[in-house]
Amino acid sequence: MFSTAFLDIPALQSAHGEVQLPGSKSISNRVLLLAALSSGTTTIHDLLDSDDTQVMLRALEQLGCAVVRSTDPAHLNSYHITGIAGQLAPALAARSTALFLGNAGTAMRPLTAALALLGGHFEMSGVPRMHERPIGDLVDALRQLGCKIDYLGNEGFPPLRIQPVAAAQLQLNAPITVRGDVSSQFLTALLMALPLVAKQQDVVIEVAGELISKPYIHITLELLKRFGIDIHNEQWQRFTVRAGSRYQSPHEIHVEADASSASYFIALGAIAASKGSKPNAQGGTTSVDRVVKVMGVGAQSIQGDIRFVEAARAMGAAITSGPNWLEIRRGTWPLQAIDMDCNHIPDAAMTLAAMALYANGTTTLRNIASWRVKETDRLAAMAIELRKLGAVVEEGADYLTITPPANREAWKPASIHTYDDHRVAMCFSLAAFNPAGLPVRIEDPKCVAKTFPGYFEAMFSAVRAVPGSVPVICIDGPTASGKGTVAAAVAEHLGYHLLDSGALYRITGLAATRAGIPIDAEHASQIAALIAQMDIQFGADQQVRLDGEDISLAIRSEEAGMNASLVSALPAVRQALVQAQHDFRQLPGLVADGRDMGTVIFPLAPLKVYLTASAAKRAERRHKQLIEKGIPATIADLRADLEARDSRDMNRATAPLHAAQDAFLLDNSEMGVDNAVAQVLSWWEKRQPFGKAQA
Ligand SMILES: Nc1ncnc2c1ncn2[C@@H]1O[C@H](COP(=O)(O)OP(=O)(O)OP(=O)(O)O)[C@@H](O)[C@H]1O
Ligand SMILES: Nc1ccn([C@H]2C[C@H](O)[C@@H](COP(=O)(O)O)O2)c(=O)n1
Repeated sequence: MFSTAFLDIPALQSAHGEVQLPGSKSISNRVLLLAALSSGTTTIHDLLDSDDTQVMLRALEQLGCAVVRSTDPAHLNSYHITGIAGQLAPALAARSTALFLGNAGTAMRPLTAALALLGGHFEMSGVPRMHERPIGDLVDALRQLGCKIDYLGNEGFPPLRIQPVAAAQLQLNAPITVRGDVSSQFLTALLMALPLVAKQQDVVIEVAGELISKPYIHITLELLKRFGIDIHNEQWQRFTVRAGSRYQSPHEIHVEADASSASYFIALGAIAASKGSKPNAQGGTTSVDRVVKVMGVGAQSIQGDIRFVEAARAMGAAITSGPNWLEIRRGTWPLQAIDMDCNHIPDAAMTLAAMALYANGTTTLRNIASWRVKETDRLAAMAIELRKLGAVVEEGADYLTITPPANREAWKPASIHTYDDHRVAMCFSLAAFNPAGLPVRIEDPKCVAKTFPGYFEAMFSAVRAVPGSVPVICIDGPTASGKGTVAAAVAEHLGYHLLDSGALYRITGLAATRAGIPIDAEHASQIAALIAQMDIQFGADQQVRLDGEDISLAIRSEEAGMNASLVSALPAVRQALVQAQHDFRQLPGLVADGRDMGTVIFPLAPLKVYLTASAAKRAERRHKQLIEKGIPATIADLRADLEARDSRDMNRATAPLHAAQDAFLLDNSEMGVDNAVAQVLSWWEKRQPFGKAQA
């Protein structure tokens, strides 16, 4: 997951590949609660691993459920939940329990109903935004039954206090009325909780107003059925929970992949996928069909948002599907503008707003008032952020019209504020396909953790950037100048990949020495041939493996540095390592440190820095570094070694160390690491178009 302050997505061109989606949030949290209320153990496979499911899991543990995560590396998203059989343990019922539910509406609403009927003392709270999300209609419905629920802050909103009521005092004879036109989660909450008290008699719920988001109720009813509870549905207006209802664990259940998450990849396929070509054996090219394949959910899904497929088709996407997969190709292009009632796909409809940026006219999305009470006011948020990109947007009380930027020049480079809303972040990543070739900045990218922590990684695995658009920051300089330290910090700040090119020469030197090959010009081709056979793996924290062996320490000795310097003077070796270095240039970007990053390997890099420090300072720093690792050394010896290394690296015939003409010089002799990093980041930021566009 990208936990950086922002993520810059370079201009993207095409998409092609297979994406495994995470489990559905709606199904995950419903199944968790139903398993918790059942007796016995339910094994849940493919549970979504996200913020919202984590808060639910924590809450269930607090309620006395046993929660065990599978330790099988192939099934880490399988959980064994042992339920409470519809009853709180007496000790728990007697004390007050505080539950923190983050911003998870799918936890707050159903738990409120279940806890109000289970008979304990609870305080339920969440993040500030959760305390702005209405819950009054659910509380009103529960109070009709006689439940004791108080508001601890604003009337109609969490936080809440729940107190126990004796079962005999619950008024179950008259139908309970709940509003259905604000959020279907209130009805879902009642449907999931009322079987707790529908023991001797039927309990009836009547819906006041037109029920929105019926597909979510469909999911609830389907899952209740899997847990042994059959509810009579009369025209989506009256629901009867039958007497004698009892939660029965299905023992094993699989969570479908998230249909709302699929919408971003369906859009990706519709916007980006196209015919491509690849070289053939005859020396010509063969045309290839570029498709995006989404695994884990198919057109027969029980999730309402699967109907996004119809909406995307209406806009021009070419989609085929199987039992648990969807395949998307670009169909009509530009996309077709639509005028659509989106009441049935409230979450996925946000993706249509992003697709509208690529349509041939004005798209109108209607009946989306529910957007206003989600993680943020999504109607306002989408309008503001779409305008930043150059779209013309009209924001109504319950609709949005979007007219794409008039032409290539009308697109603007935008820094997208994401309002701690995962869907805003994921939708706007699609703007990176803009015809102007502009990058898009997504602020606070970790907000996707709510439903899809690996979203950007999944996206980057399926897309191709506009050639040359994946940015590279080159940091070259003499030994021990701080290149590696600064490069790693800059990469971490930006969420970029890191290339320690010196390590490649160090590994080559070590491999040659171990193979008994002398490091000299005569044996250059033998060493170059060795490179082709080396299996190198870079891990976290500078870990390096050669043919499976951890050589992280072995390549950091001064001797290994000297051998690296010797081997790097051989042109055949340098040539043999070029492709390996180019391969590091991957989305979303790269920070590369070495001697010839800016001069030879990435000569067109948008930022080059030549980092240096006096020989005395460098020897001092290297000395400290070695002593800390327990490696004995003297400053005088180290200084002599590094000056010898500098001299060889600067004076060799091929790719000698020198500053690229267009490099910024940074002498950090009298500068701490933080200031050096800040300076590089400031140069980088000045190269970005975002601030200028919004100033
Ligand atoms: N500005 C600085 N102030 C103080 N110490 C620093 C500074 N920059 C780097 N260092 C320290 O100097 C040592 C050498 O830095 P680093 O390993 O990053 O250099 P390098 O240029 O990558 O070296 P090499 O070329 O040998 O790989 C490290 O211990 C690092 O923490
Ligand atoms: N791009 C590069 C990187 C490194 N080398 C050589 C020269 C160095 O002395 C040696 C070890 O590098 P270090 O790990 O100390 O950065 O590798 C090079 O020629 N070109």
